[in-house]
Amino acid sequence: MTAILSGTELGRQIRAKVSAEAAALSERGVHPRLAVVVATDDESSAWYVRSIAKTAARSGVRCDVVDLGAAATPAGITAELARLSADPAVHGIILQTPLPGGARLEELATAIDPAKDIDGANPLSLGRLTAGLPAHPPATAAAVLALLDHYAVPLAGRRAVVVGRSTVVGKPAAQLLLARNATVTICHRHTADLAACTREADVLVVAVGRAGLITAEHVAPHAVVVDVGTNPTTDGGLAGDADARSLTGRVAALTPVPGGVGPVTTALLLRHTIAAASR
Ligand SMILES: Nc1nc(=O)c2c([nH]1)NC[C@@H]1CN(c3ccc(C(=O)N[C@@H](CCC(=O)O)C(=O)O)cc3)C=[N+]21
Repeated sequence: MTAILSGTELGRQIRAKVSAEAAALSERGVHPRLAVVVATDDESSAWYVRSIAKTAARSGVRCDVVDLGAAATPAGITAELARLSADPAVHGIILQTPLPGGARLEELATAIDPAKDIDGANPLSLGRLTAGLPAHPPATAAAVLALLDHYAVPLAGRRAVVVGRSTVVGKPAAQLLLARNATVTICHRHTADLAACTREADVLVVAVGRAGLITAEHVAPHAVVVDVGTNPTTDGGLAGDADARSLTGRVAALTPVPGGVGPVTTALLLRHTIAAASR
C-alpha cells in the first residue's frame, strides 16, 4: 500500500494560523504586506501569483502584485526590488521566475533586503541557511520539510536523495534535510546511473521539472517520495516529476500533484510574510 501524503489539509492548517496571526498583528497596528514582482507571461507563474493573491486576501495579508511586464530589464527589476526593500510598509518580497532575457534570479534577488526575502532568493539567505543562521528558506523547499514533518517521517540518520540542484528548491531542500541530520545526496543531469542512486533513498525529493522522470525502477519499496514537479500537461492539468501510476503500490508513500507540495508552498509564503512583519 502506498500512502498518499496530501498537502491540502496541512495547507489549510497553516493558512488558519496565518489568519489568526495577521489579525493579531493588525490589532497592534502592523498590517502584514507582501509584494509580488512579476516580469513574465509564464502561465505557471501567473497561476501561482493568482493563488498567492487569493490566499493572502482570505488570510488578512495585503498583497500587491507589481507587474513590470515581460519586457522589463534587469535594471528596472532591480530598481523596483530596491524601492520595495526601502518601503517600511512592505514586509515581504517575492520575485517570480522565469525572468526575461535569461536574467538570473540569484543575481537580481541581491536587491531584496534579506529581512524581507520571504522566498529565500537572495544568495545571502541560502548562505545563512547553509551556515545554520536564521533565514527564510524558499517556500517550496520549506514545504517539502513541512510535509515530511506533518506525516512524521523520520529524517535523522536516514538517507535522503534530492534530484535537482536549483537554487530555489534542490539546494535549499538538501540543506534543510542536512540540518535535520539526514544523510543527503544531490543528483542531477550528470549523475551516472540515477536509478542506482535514488534506490538508496529512504526519502526521495524530486525537483527537476520533467514529467514522469521517476518510475518504479528508481525507488526502494520503503521510500517516501516527495514530488515537487509541477509540469503542465497537454490537457490543461498538472503532472509531477514522479510517474504516480508507476510508483503506486511500489513505494511506502508519495505526495500527489496537484494537492501535495503546492498548497503548502503558498501557505508557507504567507507564514514567512507574517514572521517578517512580526519583527
Ligand atoms: N520565485 C519563484 N518562486 C516560486 O516558488 C515559483 C516561481 N518563482 N515561479 C512559478 C513557480 C510555480 N510555483 C507553484 C507553486 C504552487 C503551485 C500549486 O499550488 N499548484 C497546485 C495546483 C495547481 C493547478 O491545479 O493548476 C497544486 O499543486 O495542488 C504551483 C506552482 C511556484 N513557483
